[in-house]
Amino acid sequence: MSTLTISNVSSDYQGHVILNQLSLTLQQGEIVALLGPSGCGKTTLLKAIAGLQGISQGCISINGQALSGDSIFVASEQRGVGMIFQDYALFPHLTVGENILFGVKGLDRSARQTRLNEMLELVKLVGLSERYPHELSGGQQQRVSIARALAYKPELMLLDEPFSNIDAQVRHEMMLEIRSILKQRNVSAVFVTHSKDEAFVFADKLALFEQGKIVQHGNAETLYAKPSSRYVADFLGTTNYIAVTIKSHLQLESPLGTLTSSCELDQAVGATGQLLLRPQQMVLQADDQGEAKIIDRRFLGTVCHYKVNQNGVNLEVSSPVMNFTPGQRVSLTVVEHPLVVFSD
Ligand SMILES: Nc1ncnc2c1ncn2[C@@H]1O[C@H](COP(=O)(O)OP(=O)(O)OP(=O)(O)O)[C@@H](O)[C@H]1O
Repeated sequence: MSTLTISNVSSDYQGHVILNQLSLTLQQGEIVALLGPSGCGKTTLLKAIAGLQGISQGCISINGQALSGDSIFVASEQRGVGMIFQDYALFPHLTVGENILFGVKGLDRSARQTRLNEMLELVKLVGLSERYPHELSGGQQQRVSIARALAYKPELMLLDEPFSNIDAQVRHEMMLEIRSILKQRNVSAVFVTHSKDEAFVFADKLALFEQGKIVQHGNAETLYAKPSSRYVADFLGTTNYIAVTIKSHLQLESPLGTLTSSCELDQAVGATGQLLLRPQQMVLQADDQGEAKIIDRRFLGTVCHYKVNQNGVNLEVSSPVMNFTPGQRVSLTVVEHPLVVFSD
């Protein structure tokens, strides 16, 4: 059974539609990232799941129990949902231990202590339970907020941009750490972010939002390699598009010559469209007779990004070769892969 089922959910603020007939399911132990630009409705959906925002249509259930829907509204604290916010939202006047046990009810003194010890160990804060939040680093405070959210054993964890205030140096490590805690306890999670890089690291699946709707949902590889639209392709990384005409079920004609796909193309022979090429799907080689010319160069550490022109088409190409210079002639070849074409 899926942990979370969102069916056909709509929500609005004063008649202004924010979530528009949106559906999503989450399996037990799965982490999904709600990804999308600012204002597309990610936080609104998270609040609707948490019971902090009403819905005007559809149904939200956890483990088969309807929580928001037709004449049903289960209060936030009865949903079995843990939340971790961007700003940690710790109580400054309570110690680490008191913060962690804040939502834990119905346990006797010794069971509370056992739960606290278990949580401190899990988030690697043993020995710090008497400290106050202001005596901890940002990363440690975030771990307290995770321990607090996990302490009452939620069915589902909701995380709203929890890493945006964490230093870039420790962010990656922190994401892996929290991910492993969730996985260790088989807790399902919904994670809101506008960063594809965070979504790639933290989540099992991505749900990409566009104006209150999920436009594509699946694992990161599928969304990256087989985006359903240019919007999805652009959101997940640098893109180039070139005008093409389909020649056969595996070949197309382009300003870069005839290109062959390693998978059948969706379009009919004779159709026109835009071919998606990622920067790393092309290879550059020094060639005085080459048809392509280097226009610009950006050093990115392990690779260089070049702006290249061939037959009037500008392309962004990534290369491990660092020493091409603007004005230099090169040959450009497209690495064989399943070509993605968006119909005109
Ligand atoms: N309390 C509110 N009253 C009215 N409109 C609101 C309210 N909260 C959010 N909105 C509007 O709802 C839309 C979606 O907001 P939401 O916070 O869900 O977006 P988001 O995708 O999480 O954005 P961000 O990444 O910037 O947090 C926005 O247009 C926002 O202005």
